Amino acid sequence: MSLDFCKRIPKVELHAHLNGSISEETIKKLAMKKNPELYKDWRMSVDKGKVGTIDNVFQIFKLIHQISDNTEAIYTIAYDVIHEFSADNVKYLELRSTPRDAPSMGMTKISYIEAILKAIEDCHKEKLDIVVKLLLAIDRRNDLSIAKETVDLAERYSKLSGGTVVGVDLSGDPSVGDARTLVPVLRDAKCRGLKLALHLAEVPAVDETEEMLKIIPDRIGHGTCLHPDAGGSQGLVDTVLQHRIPLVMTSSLNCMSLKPAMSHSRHS
Ligand SMILES: CNc1ncnc2c1ncn2[C@@H]1O[C@H](COP(=O)(O)O)[C@@H](O)[C@H]1O
Repeated sequence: MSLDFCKRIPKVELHAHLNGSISEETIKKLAMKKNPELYKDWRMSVDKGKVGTIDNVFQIFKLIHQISDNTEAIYTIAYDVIHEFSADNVKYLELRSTPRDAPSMGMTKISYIEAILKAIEDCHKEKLDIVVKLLLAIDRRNDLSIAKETVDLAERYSKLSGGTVVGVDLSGDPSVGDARTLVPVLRDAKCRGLKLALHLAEVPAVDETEEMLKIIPDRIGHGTCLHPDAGGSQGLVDTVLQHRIPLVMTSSLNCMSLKPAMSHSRHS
């Protein structure tokens, strides 16, 4: 299958973290405005990441978040990302992003979300041939009150945006925190009619994953370590099959995440 063929066929993109989908061009453009050293640091981290592990990925996000610490940058990123996916012939795109504030830059979680929604709306007005939806992400290191705030925002903006915001994502460095503490908030989100996309079993975490699967999420992010051969269990595989929960994965990252899978042993 040629790259050209892959580009030409119409596609759906269901696993696009906004700050994980930025092209080099956009990073360069934003870093040059803010601090050109950030671009060089990003370039070095990406080159290192090519031979690294999943841990490098989270180092890269820390750098990107320094560049995307203001509402204008968030708008630019969302606008560029949508155009780039559209140019790759993606017809349905689900963006997910963790609302952040940066008081010194005048950015609030609300202005963050509204910047993304404005970019989606502007692309729609340009008649770009792509449908874009948004999930608001909870970082697994967040406490219950932050997670609840995100769910409240998702519900509010689901209504205000006329259905552009479709649900809630749970993501973040899988070697940090315990997602089980967030179960009550995620269950509540589901009761409020929000869709749930949960990153699960990116590293072996049988007990945590068992508990999270009881929520019966609409989608699982990665799930690389569900299988017993990768540190999971047959029970986890059976539950996913029984409820027909789709796995939404990124092939290159999944290869990376299998490397530390054998060394991480949380919650076991
Ligand atoms: C490698 N697999 C992964 N596993 C878990 N979480 C991931 C991820 N890749 C990305 N993120 C989550 O997405 C954020 C960046 O985009 P936003 O700032 O939200 O737009 C990261 O900080 C992390 O929380």
